[in-house]
Amino acid sequence: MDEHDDLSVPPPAGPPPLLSDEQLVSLARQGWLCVDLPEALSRTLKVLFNDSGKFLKLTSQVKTRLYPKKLGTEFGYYPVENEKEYVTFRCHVHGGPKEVLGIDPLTAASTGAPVGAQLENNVAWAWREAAQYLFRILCDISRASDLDFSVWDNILDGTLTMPGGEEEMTHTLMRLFRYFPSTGFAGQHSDLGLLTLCVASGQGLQALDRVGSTRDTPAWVDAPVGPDKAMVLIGETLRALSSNTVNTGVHRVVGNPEGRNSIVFALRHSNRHDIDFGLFGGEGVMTAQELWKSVQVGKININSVKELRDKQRAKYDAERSKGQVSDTIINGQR
Ligand SMILES: O=C(O)CCC(=O)C(=O)O
Ligand SMILES: [Fe+2]
Repeated sequence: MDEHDDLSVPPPAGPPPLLSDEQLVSLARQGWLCVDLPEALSRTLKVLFNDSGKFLKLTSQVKTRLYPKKLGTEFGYYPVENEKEYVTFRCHVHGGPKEVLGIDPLTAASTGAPVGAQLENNVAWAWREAAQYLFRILCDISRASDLDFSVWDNILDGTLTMPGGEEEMTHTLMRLFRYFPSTGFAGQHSDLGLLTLCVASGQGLQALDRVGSTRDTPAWVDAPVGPDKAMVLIGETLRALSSNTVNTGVHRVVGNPEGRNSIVFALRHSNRHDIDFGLFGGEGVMTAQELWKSVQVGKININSVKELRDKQRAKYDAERSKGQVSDTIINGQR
């Protein structure tokens, strides 16, 4: 075999590296990373902030009629009195991707299409671009761990574009938030999925600095603001897949006197295939549903109304006093 044979070996398929080694180490250790977004994604998010602002200014009746609430907090328009309101997209509602996808967000704004269709078109665009961005980070992580990119194939099946309807839906979601001035907040938690991308119009999101915190004094780092910047957070599922070699990004939202809008894209594992931990250097196989249940154990849904959060907290407190739940897991979302 001569040298040329080596060069003829095709490079592994998959996207080119995105993060530097230093960024990757920081993401794995802290569980979060502040990033500058690519221009195309940032342009789409800018239009989506505008759409989201317009949508959220509609009356509650109209918002509920366009996107009725289902599955607790996991689908449609959900107001939390005195705190925030948000709409969660997990699939197309007003016409499938064939009818609305394919118009770039700036063009969509000039079509005069109904609010729902325009909003959904742009959510679908942002979904695809945000998913590609997070996929590149997952590929960086697998590259750094000497794993093949194909480990993500089944886990991401059906998650990288917004599904056409409820029958194709996975747990992956895009959420458009409005936090009310001063009183809008989210309690300390870590997210459930693989990776979350958080982009905001104003300050409020903070991540726990695991390096700078002491046991008694947590140190918080402010997430960047604007459509060209984001905070990427590691969720419980990625931590589980990594056999705890990466940390989750613990975060919270604190009140901002002006209020704030945010766009959150949570990339979560597909529900279409079993999860083989062996592919990730771990052991065992779980059904997608078993994995989903296991990452939720002991979690409080920080986005539900206060009464439900209090009820969940009381239930866990009671279980903990009976020794049924460990202290460490009572600290999170959903
Ligand atoms: O609004 C944000 O920036 C983050 C919200 C959040 O942490 C969540 O919904 O899980
Ligand atoms: Fe979160």
